[in-house]
Amino acid sequence: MTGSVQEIALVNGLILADPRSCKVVPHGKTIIKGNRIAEVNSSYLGDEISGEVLDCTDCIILPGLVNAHTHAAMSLLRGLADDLPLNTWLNDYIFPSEGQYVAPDFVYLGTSLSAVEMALAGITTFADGYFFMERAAEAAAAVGLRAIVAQGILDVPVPDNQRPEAWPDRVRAFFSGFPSNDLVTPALFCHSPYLCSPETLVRAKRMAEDHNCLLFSHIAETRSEVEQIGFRYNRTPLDHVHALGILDPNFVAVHCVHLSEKEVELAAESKTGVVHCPESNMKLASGACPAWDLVRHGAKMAIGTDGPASNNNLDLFEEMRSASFLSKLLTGNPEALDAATALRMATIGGAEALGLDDRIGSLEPGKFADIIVIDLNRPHLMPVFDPVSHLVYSAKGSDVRDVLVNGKFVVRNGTIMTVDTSELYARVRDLSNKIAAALDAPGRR
Ligand SMILES: CSC[C@H]1O[C@@H](n2cnc3c(O)ncnc32)[C@H](O)[C@@H]1O
Ligand SMILES: [Zn+2]
Repeated sequence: MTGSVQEIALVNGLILADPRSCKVVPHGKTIIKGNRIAEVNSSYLGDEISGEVLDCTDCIILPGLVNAHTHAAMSLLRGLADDLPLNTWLNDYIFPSEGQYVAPDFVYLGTSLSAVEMALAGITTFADGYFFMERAAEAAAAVGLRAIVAQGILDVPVPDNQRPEAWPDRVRAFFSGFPSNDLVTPALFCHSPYLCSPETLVRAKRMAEDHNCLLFSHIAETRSEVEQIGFRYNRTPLDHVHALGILDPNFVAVHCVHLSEKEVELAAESKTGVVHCPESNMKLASGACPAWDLVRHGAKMAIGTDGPASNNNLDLFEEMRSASFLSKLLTGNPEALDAATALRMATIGGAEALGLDDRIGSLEPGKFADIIVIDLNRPHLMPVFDPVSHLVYSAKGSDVRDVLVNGKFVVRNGTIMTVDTSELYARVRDLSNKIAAALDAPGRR
C-alpha cells in the first residue's frame, strides 16, 4: 500500500494489453493503483514491488471482455422455451411469461445471477436492456461489474409500464431514480422498429440526447422484420431508423442480420455501434450477420450474447469462436473474421460501440483496471504457440482464473468475491420452483 491507494501488481504472465495490435509481452508486469492501470508491459525481473503481488505464471493477462448486448434478468427464463423461431418464442412464450413474472425483485435476482455468470467467465462490462432497470443497476453494482443499463421502451404494455403511451413518464422516473455509482450508466432501449413507432423512436432519441446517453434497438434480426418494415414504411430496418435521423455514434444497432449492401455502408459511415450476437441468431435460426463485411467496411463492431433465454449461456469466449466460425461458413472463406478480429470485437470493439473506449477495452496507463487472467494449465490450452488463437478458438469462460473490475477483485482463483452465491442460488431455485409449478398448472400450455 502507498498511502491510502491500493496497489496490485500482476507479474510473470503473457500480457496482451492492446487487442488492436494483439502484441503479447511475456514476463511483464502490470501495475494497478486504486481503480486505474498505472503501468503495463514493463519488464519484471523479480524486482521488489509495493502492495499486493498476483503471480500469473502460465496465464494470459488481458482486458476484461465486453458483452455489448444482453437481457440479464432473463436468466430466470432460461430453458423455458427452446427450438423456436424468434416470433413464436417471443409472442407465445417470453412476452406472456414476462407479463406474469417480471417485477423489480425478479430483475434484481435474474441480473445478479447473470452478473455472477458473466464475471466468472471474464466479462467485466455488459450492456443490458430490460425492464425495472434501476434494479438491474443495483444488481450489477453489487456483483461489481461495469454496466450500461438501458430501460426498455415498447409501444405495447410491458411489465413496468401498462400504458404504452406513458413510456416517457417511465423513462423520466428511471433517470430521476437512477442510483449514482461509478460502475453503472443509464441508457434507453427501443425494442425494435416493429414494436416502436417512428414517433416513439424519434422521441426516445431526443430523450437519450437530453440525458447524453446511448439508445439501443434490435435491428434487422429476422427476414420477417425486414418484410414488415418494408410493408409499413417501404424501407429496410436500418435505413428506416437512418431516415428518422437516429443513426450516429450514440446509437447501438443489435443483430443487423439482414442488411443490404447499402445498409452495411450506412452502419460504417454513421459510426453506429453494431452488436453481432451469433449464437442467439443461430439458435433462433434468424440468420447470419454479415459481420466480416461490416468489419471490412470499418463498422464499429462488438459482440453480444443476447439474453440467456435465447443463447442459453453468457460465455463471450464461445461467442467469439462462433462469430469467427459463422463468418467463415457464411463467406466460404477460412480467413474471414480471424481470431484477432474476434478478440478485438469482444474487447476494444465493444468499448468503442458503447462509447467507453477512453476508459476500458485495453490495458493502458490511465484506463480503468478491468483485467482478466486466463489459466493456461488446462489440457485444451496446451501447447501455446499463439495466445490469441487460444483465447478465441480453444478457451472457455471456465478458464478464467481472476477478474478485476475498477481495480477490485470480483473473481479470485475462480471464486466470486463480492456476493454470497449460495444465498443467491437458493433464491433462484426458490423462484424457479414457483415458476415451474405455475407452468405445470393445468391449462398453462
Ligand atoms: C427492451 S428489450 C427487452 C425485451 O426484448 C425481448 N427480447 C429478448 N431477446 C430478444 C431478441 O433476440 N429479439 C427481440 N426481442 C428480444 C425481451 O424478452 C424483452 O421483452
Ligand atoms: Zn436482445
